[in-house]
Amino acid sequence: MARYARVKGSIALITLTNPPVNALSAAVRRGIVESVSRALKDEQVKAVVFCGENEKFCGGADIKEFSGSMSGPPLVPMIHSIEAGEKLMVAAIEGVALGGGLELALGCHYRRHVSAQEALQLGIVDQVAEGSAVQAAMELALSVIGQPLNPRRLSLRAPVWAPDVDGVCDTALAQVKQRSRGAMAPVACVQAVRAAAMLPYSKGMERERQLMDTLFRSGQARAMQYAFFAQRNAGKWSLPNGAQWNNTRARDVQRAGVIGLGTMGRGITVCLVKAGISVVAIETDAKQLESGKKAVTAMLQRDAKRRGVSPPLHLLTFTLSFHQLRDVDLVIEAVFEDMNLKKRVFSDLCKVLRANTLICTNTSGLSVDELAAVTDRQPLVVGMHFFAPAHVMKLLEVVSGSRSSPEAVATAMALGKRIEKVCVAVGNCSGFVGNRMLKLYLDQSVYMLEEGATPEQVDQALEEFGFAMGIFKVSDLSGLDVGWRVRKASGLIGPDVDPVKPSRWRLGRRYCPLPDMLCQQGRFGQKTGRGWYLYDSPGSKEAKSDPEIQTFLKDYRHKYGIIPRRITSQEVIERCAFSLANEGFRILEDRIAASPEDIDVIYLFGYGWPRHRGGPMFYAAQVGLSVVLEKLEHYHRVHPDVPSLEPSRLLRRLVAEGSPPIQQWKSHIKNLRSHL
Ligand SMILES: CC/C=C\CC(=O)SCCNC(=O)CCNC(=O)[C@H](O)C(C)(C)COP(=O)(O)OP(=O)(O)OC[C@H]1O[C@@H](n2cnc3c(N)ncnc32)[C@H](O)[C@@H]1OP(=O)(O)O
Repeated sequence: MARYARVKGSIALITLTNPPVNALSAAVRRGIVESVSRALKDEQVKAVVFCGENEKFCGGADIKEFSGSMSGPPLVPMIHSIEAGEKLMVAAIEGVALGGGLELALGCHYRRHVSAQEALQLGIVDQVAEGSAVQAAMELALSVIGQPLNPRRLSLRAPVWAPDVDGVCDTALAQVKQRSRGAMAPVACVQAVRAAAMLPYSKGMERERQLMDTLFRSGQARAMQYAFFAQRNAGKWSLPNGAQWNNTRARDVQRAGVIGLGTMGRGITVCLVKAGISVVAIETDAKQLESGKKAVTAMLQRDAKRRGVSPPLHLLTFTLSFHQLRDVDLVIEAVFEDMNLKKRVFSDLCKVLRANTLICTNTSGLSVDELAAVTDRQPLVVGMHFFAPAHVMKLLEVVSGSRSSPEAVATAMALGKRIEKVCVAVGNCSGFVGNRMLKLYLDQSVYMLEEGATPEQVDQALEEFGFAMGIFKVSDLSGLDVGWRVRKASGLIGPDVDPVKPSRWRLGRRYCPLPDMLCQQGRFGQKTGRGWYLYDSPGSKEAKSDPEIQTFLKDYRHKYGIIPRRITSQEVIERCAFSLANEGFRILEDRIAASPEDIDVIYLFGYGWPRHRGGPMFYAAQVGLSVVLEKLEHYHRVHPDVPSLEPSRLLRRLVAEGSPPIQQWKSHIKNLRSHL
């Protein structure tokens, strides 16, 4: 809706009213059209000022309406009629002016904004004002009433022709294609800018309309809209006992402890301190403490310099003594991923912490329940699975153990939000959601190497699909030794394994020893300069094909009598993406995740899944559940020794029930025990 009021005698004030961001819904557009018409007819009105309720100008088109058939006055003709209006139009911009909201502002003859110096420099706004934007806009309107409007109409301005515009657009096009592989929108944006710069206004608008139509009808648009709301819904967590985000109070966290100043502990410390939380950072060894202190200080100094503020170093205490933790509200343990070590730390913590201090563990997959069991406060223990580097990666899995209290979950979720993470509440199981699924994706990738593919082929298929990096490049980046240690700890690698011809069958299923064999050669990835790829030196980032790996794979296949075959990009995507989704369905059955949207958010923010593909669960829905089922059945027939390829019960059930839309999957999961 839009509210109409006449103020200061000659000004019509049109207020967009669609909280929380005054998005341009059909009702708002209708309200604007009616109000503008009223203002144009009213002889007393000399100027129109547009503003948004609650000091938010406009968040753009109402994305909720995109999934249905659009009704109400269309946006662009509405803006054209404002721009062509015979009365002065001024936009009072506060808070946000995005997408269609910015277009509305640009359709006005004058604009103001409360904070964007940059917009002023770009010529998008005419003046930046302190205080009330509406008041300032009205004063501006009164001061320019009577001046000619044509010079203010953007549609009458000649294109800004620059001799190298084609070259600039070509460069930009190449950059966006490289950066957002396979995504249509960034390419269309550059094409629209090219049209705006080179064509007369009406032709440029027509080109933009064509591009917009194509985007609007695309599956990528559906995926992005889905991802937008999935991200916002992830914070609205709920537990089976009825506790949820809006009925459970989080505790206030002013002081936190971080145990362990390795890569993860350093990143976590930086996140906390940047959010204004005092941190007591603990190490057991003086040398480690010193190097952790240096690293954290340098990270904070770099960040502060970039933002032009002073680094909040006064919030930090570095110490070897657990006793300094006695006053903290919450501790995040971030020691090495070793159950016995973590248990020891947890027991030690209980000796010094106040009885009501929360203990969080940063683990990528160890049992939160097992850790909680060694403490004197099981309800106050939760998992906080950060992703490396912790100060950069947006995702945080908050792991609710079987005894975790709603208050503890609420506190971890609120803390995650405060440090600007995208938080998803998950249940406790090995690998939680993200890494439990990742394991099967990794398995498929290495099986394909055994069968005839190369790391380059698999990575190329994944990168063409939209991943910023293929799985083998990511593995080299993370360090191959990490998984090796986990496999050793889980008993998959032991003294009974033949070092010359290691078995391809372990714990009752197919096993690929290739990653272990690489590690035995000291190939740990980027850090050693050699992994699935070759690097110029240890630590360098540019992955190059390694002829040694090709020979190694050839010899391996020969040794095991495997006849290599051609593996297509389609097979790579199907086996990787459908394995992920299949495990996602099992995770939903087990109620480790509350919804397919939560799983997709985890993959979007923690594992580089391309946003324009929505997430593995959305992708499965978009491909068609019956197609996914058929493909999994096929791959399972071909690989009966890979039980994870067997289609999950939930997938079968959903297909049998007519493949309902993804938003309805939750209601099809019944009578299953929840871990959340
Ligand atoms: C025909 C096409 C014509 C024109 C093109 C467009 O205009 S396309 C839309 C362009 N606009 C956007 O993409 C803006 C998207 N929104 C945002 O980036 C952020 O929401 C925003 C506005 C910067 C505010 O961020 P903040 O962190 O303050 O809040 P949050 O993101 O949690 O959003 C609050 C609630 O508002 C809902 N919401 C936001 N934007 C829209 C929108 N454009 N349409 C519909 N709903 C929107 C959001 O879902 C949140 O809802 P809640 O129920 O509270 O979870």
